[in-house]
Formats: sequence, C-alpha cells, structure tokens
Amino acid sequence: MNLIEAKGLRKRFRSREVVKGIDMEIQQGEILALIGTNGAGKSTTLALLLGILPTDAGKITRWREDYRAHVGVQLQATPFFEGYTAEENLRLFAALYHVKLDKKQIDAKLAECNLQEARKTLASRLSGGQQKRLAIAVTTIHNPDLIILDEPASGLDPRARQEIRRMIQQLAKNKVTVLFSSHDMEEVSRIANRIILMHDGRIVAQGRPDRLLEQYHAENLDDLYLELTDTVPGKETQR
Ligand SMILES: Nc1ncnc2c1ncn2[C@@H]1O[C@H](COP(=O)(O)OP(=O)(O)OP(=O)(O)O)[C@@H](O)[C@H]1O
Repeated sequence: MNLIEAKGLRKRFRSREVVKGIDMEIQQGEILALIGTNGAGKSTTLALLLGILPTDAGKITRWREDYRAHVGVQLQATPFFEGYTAEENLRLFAALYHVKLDKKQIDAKLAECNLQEARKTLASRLSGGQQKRLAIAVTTIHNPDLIILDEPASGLDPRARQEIRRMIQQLAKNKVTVLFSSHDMEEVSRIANRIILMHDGRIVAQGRPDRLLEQYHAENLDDLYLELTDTVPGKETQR
C-alpha cells in the first residue's frame, strides 16, 4: 500500500520552477531516502507532499483524510522547550499532541532514544547526538504512521550516527514508515530500502540501492550520485 502517491507535481516560486513534474510514492513500511544536490527541490517536494505548500500542478493521493495527525516531521533545527529537561520536553510534546503518557511509557520512550541517563539534563545542554535522538522521540510521540526526518544525522560523529540509524531501524520494525533526507551516501546505503535521487527539480533515479547500482553500473552510491547530478541546474538533464 502507498501512504502517499504524487503524480506530475510542479511548483514555481515567482518565475522559477523548482519542482518540474515529479511522480513518486511513499510505500507503507519502507525506509525511503530522498537525496540530491543542494537546491534540487527536496524540501519543497516534502512540503508539497505534506500539504504545507499548495501545488501548481499535479495530483497527490494520501492514505487518509486526517493524515496530518498521523505524520511526524522533524526539520533540521528542532526547537525544544528551552529551560526544560529531556524528560519534561517529552511530556510537553505529548501534551501538545494530546497524548497521555504514564511513567512507564515515558521510561520506555527515554530508553528507545537511549536518554535514560540524560533524562534530567536540560535539552539545551544535551550533546548533538542526544538532541537529535530526543528530536526523533518527540517526532514519534503520537505514534504516527509516517515520519519525515530532514538530515537526521548531519554533523554527528560515527557513533552518534549509528545510534540514529538504530532508532530509524527500530521505528521501521515497529511499522512506522520513514522518509529521510541526507547528503551522506554511506548512511543512505546502510539503512534505506529505497532511494529517490533529485536534481534540478526532477527525479533522476529511484529504486532499491542495489538495483540502482546494477542499473547504472556504479560501484557505490557516491559514484551514482556524481554521475546523475553532473549537469548545470537549468540546463536539460542528460537522461
Ligand atoms: N519560499 C521560497 N521562495 C522562493 N524560492 C524558494 C522558496 N523555497 C525554496 N526556494 C528555492 O527553491 C529551490 C529548491 O529549494 P529546496 O529547499 O526545495 O531544495 P533542497 O533540495 O531541499 O536543498 P538543500 O539540500 O540545500 O536543503 C532553491 O533554489 C530555493 O532557493
């Protein structure tokens, strides 16, 4: 089943078209990576899929009418409630979503993001990795069907990145569909079931990582990325 299906999506800001006819879907249960060059139109596409921005053309079908209540979105900078601890932030976000969490559930959430020892630490004092993990916990506090994470592991050291991967894989095991954007091809190849590669407002490739490597005779995702994004934005793409 597809949670979201988009056909012929287009978006223009003033005279400049930044999404140029995109067909894509988000399949239930998958870990989907959205990758592409800076300014390729990834964030704009996400905003269109989420109904945050109106489309200029195209059709989007979503799995339920009240989909907004069943999506968790973590943008690059997740604002926590300043002056509150990790645990208090979880409680505050739960209250925002009208989710009642008892002590056991809070403990489970803290364990999920490996923040038991930091529960009484002010969110602003948490390390970068801890903050990213808390952000994911907050994003999933209302048990959404779909979560969207914008560069969830950027700027983290290898161990902290591994923890984020572990969390994402655990979410997928719990039947949460995950769409994340990344510029780190190694991270993508480790966890994504499927990849969508965007360049200059278009999808230039999509599919399972192993199949894509085979199809384009590429050694790794970095090479594939470099090959398929080797055109100047605005000019016609090679493929
Ligand atoms: N609200 C807006 N008004 C005008 N131009 C915009 C607006 N939002 C995005 N753009 C432009 O649209 C293009 C695509 O931007 P978008 O943020 O979707 O790219 P991206 O692929 O997410 O990039 P990055 O990887 O750098 O985050 C960029 O050139 C950007 O400057």
